[in-house]
Amino acid sequence: MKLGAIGDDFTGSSDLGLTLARGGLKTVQYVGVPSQPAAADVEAGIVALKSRSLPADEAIAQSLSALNWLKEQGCTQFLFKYCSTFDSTPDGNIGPVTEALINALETSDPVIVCPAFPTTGRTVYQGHLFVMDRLLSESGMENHPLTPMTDPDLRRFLGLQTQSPIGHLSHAEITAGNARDGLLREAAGGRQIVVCDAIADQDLVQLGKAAKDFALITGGSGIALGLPDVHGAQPGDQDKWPGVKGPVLAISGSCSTATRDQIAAHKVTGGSQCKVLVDDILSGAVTVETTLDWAQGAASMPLVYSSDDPAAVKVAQARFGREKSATAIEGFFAELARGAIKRGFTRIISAGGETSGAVVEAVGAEALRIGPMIDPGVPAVQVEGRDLALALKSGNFGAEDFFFKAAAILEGA
Ligand SMILES: Nc1ncnc2c1ncn2[C@@H]1O[C@H](COP(=O)(O)OP(=O)(O)O)[C@@H](O)[C@H]1O
Ligand SMILES: O=C(O)[C@@H](O)C(=O)COP(=O)(O)O
Repeated sequence: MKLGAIGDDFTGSSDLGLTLARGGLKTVQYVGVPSQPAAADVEAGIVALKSRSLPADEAIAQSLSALNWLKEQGCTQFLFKYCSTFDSTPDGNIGPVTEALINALETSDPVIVCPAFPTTGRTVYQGHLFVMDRLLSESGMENHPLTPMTDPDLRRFLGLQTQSPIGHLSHAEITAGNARDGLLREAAGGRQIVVCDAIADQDLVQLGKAAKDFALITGGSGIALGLPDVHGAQPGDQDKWPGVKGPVLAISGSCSTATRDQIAAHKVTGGSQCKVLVDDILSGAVTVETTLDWAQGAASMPLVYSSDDPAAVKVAQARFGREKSATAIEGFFAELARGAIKRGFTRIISAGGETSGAVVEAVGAEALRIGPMIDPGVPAVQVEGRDLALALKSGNFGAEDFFFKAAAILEGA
């Protein structure tokens, strides 16, 4: 294995898997730290964790354990993948995990911090993160149920999470061909962790080249665009995707704007829907079994969702607590996915990073094979060795027709 990646969530890790696989690296996404060595032909391994919203010390412990396993597989370069909207809080976990990885690798190389993913509208300019034409803090991410993002200045926000000073590499330096020199200058000046501008794919490719022999890179999936080339791979055909036939169930715990639009579109195009409320889950008024009965009898593709607008989410959180609401919903969806598989569902579409993490852990997947792209950042994946296909969608990704399109691609269309 050449490249070892640590993903802080499952959707983000499959997003990264798509970028690496399309770049020609034989890539496998592992669910948690594997207990076995990787197969000999794997060139890029992604250890997907559900560490984004854990207390920082737990996120660090899991990330270091992933790092150790990847080192044992012979990796020479490591990538810490987080969200293109930099989902984190003033306490972490991007800063603390990055610092822990630097210490464990005993590296003094510059470390890129770059969440840019221009294909999906995430760009970094003058150290600030934009989503399309909005600053991060005005993009809807300021209302995220777990990691509300209210500061678009990555240097300032990351500075709250780290002990070390934060550097900056400007877009002007990248386009002038000075990315590597600029990174080395920042590190030599005591700013080893460097927020990098990037507004187009080409900038990300330049950053990948500039960091070709640096031990650690961090970023969104976009930062991996240049890495297959650095590691000697050629973009090529991915393995053929046969798809998995059989019943499909869609689940959504994502309250992001894009997901809520997709839910509306699913309804307009004839999808069957069942909304579950936090109160009903906690009181037992809604159960996994009755929901699955409904799904099996649904006239069209069934979608079970808790997704709601920011005002309704605030009401639920004020009543039950942020953590308790999230845990109740994630637990419900985890059981729903497990129960669905027992009842013969073979395709599961899950919207939301935390939600998908709960679903993937519940279905007992150990490794995921990366299939074709459904929408930018979202591949179809197949659970290794099983007739089970999944689509793990980041809340913010996907076109309006995502749910029906995903169902078709999962079955090989
Ligand atoms: N109606 C709701 N009220 C409160 N919290 C909710 C509600 N619906 C979902 N959540 C929680 O919000 C979080 C959404 O995060 P996530 O699944 O990562 O979606 P996204 O990818 O859009 O960020 C999850 O923890 C989920 O359980
Ligand atoms: O980089 C991204 O935006 C995604 O890969 C990702 O990490 C998404 O996270 P969720 O929105 O929590 O799914």
